[in-house]
Amino acid sequence: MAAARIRCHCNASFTRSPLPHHHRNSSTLQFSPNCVGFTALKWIGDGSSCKRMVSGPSLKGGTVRAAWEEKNTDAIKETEEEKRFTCVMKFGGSSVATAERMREVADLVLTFPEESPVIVLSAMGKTTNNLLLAGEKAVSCGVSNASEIEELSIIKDLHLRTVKELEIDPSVVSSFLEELEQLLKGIAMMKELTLRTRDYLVSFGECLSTRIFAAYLNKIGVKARQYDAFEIGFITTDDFTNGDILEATYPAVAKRLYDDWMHDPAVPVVTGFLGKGWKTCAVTTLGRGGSDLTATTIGKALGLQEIQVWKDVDGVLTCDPTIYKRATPVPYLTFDEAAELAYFGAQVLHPQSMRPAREGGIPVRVKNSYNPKAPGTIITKTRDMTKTVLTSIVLKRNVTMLDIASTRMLGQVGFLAKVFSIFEDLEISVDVVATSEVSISLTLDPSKLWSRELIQQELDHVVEELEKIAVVNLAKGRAIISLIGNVQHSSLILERAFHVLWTKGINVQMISQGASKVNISLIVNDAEAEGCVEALHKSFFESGDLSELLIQPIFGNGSPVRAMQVEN
Ligand SMILES: Nc1ncnc2c1ncn2[C@@H]1O[C@H](COP(=O)(O)OP(=O)(O)O)[C@@H](O)[C@H]1O
Ligand SMILES: N[C@@H](CC(=O)OP(=O)(O)O)C(=O)O
Repeated sequence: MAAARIRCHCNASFTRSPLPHHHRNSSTLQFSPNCVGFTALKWIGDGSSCKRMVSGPSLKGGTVRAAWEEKNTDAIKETEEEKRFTCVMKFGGSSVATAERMREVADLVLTFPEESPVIVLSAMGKTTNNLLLAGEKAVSCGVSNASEIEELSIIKDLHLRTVKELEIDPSVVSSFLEELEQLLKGIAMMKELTLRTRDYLVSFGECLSTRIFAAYLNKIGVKARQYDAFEIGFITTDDFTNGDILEATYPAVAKRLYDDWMHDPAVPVVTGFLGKGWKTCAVTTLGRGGSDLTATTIGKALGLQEIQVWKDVDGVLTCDPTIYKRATPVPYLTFDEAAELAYFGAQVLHPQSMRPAREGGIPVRVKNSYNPKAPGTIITKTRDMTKTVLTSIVLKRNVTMLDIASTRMLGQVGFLAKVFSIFEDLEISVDVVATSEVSISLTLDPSKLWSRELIQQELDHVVEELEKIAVVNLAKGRAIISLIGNVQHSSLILERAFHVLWTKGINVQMISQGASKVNISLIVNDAEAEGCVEALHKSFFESGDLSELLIQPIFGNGSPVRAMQVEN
């Protein structure tokens, strides 16, 4: 039994000892809190039958009895043949920013010999931003100046220096860099940068990073094969800059990766962020930070045991560390919490990336490539939320708020429908909504396109349309503070939050608890928002364990009592 490697669905599994440290013996396993089970990585046994250990029934005190899953050896061979890959490992731009970082990432991949990973990479460092800036400059700089665009030089220098330092053949990148320069000249000639061209332009970032990394793996003796996602079945809608993955992607990607492996096994190195429009057949992108979504899509397509996203932080934190540096890692999250957190502005995860993982029931682990020993965050379908009050505080800045009051009297039928159809027609998404009988307050998503703000023209148009049916008040410069946690304890969360904000003299302009069971959103002035996050963080995460304030049933007379009073 000692030979069986076990992947527990909790952070302790990252100790890669044959039996994780919290296992008491081979048949009864002591789990850390929140662990949701385990699966042995390998089948053991020979002859006609094989078995592997999986979670059995829960016992008292965080103990789970191990059960054996048994199969006929031939059946195992077939499934193992198909399941060549165990996990997907996605490395973001910060993880592969330089040659040195690429080396470290390769070492990191090699430290998990029991894994058979699919690698997904983002563009190196700030390459995507530089490509976008270069494209914008090309529009107005004139053809003869296109080669001199500063960001083009930065991109060329970075990639040529990287291949040199990794001692791989420069031809891996040179033809791409020439093509990039030609493209910028073309944009300069046309004096326009359409969304379609923009996507093609930024695709160079991931096409370059993956070619370099695959070449480096081959150089150090790890057989690897580079893939452009748009060539292996990543089919998206034709919404350039914001493509949605279509269902056809899953079987296509699985077939291509398995078929290639069967013919000639090699570690796949896939471009993150990119796809192919189903009608146009042109390169599309999945929205900023879209490589996370590439990784979870591959995880679901191949039915992998785990999806790992490697970042430059110790997992998902209690708030954005660039806003407040005393943020600490959140060890466990559910897909719902992670999705809400990402949607409401935590840059650490792509807003859509949890969907494939949730659908495939595949745990997502967020790890730090600069600090691999840190346990990181594990995101699963469910977790024990009984003691969870608040998990993380998220800030979305630069938000526009609209107060819309019907010009008709009470009870006008179809008012809300009319308001929302205007937003639908103008393709503007709404974040937070609060309604009364005759009025509605809402915030507009500031990141409609490429993280740029909604432009004034669009806002004027929205107001013009709404004023046909309502009195409209538009307020810019607002921020959404989202309190991600257990909404079942909303009274405790709100009591705390409002006490903190009241002490700071801040009035909340709108509040929404909404249908989500994990998010309460507060709208405040943008200028005050960072101070609010800091004060809320201090109160929720740095002044004792809030779960002690939860209403606890007292056994004896059976009546629930408050364990402690909330301090003022
Ligand atoms: N709640 C949060 N937890 C962790 N990081 C966060 C959070 N909110 C925002 N961030 C930011 O997200 C960054 C990591 O995401 P990202 O830049 O997309 O990484 P990568 O490019 O490596 O994929 C962090 O450096 C941090 O500044
Ligand atoms: N390179 C793309 C896609 C991506 O996912 O990047 P990162 O993993 O570095 O956030 C971007 O910058 O948006």
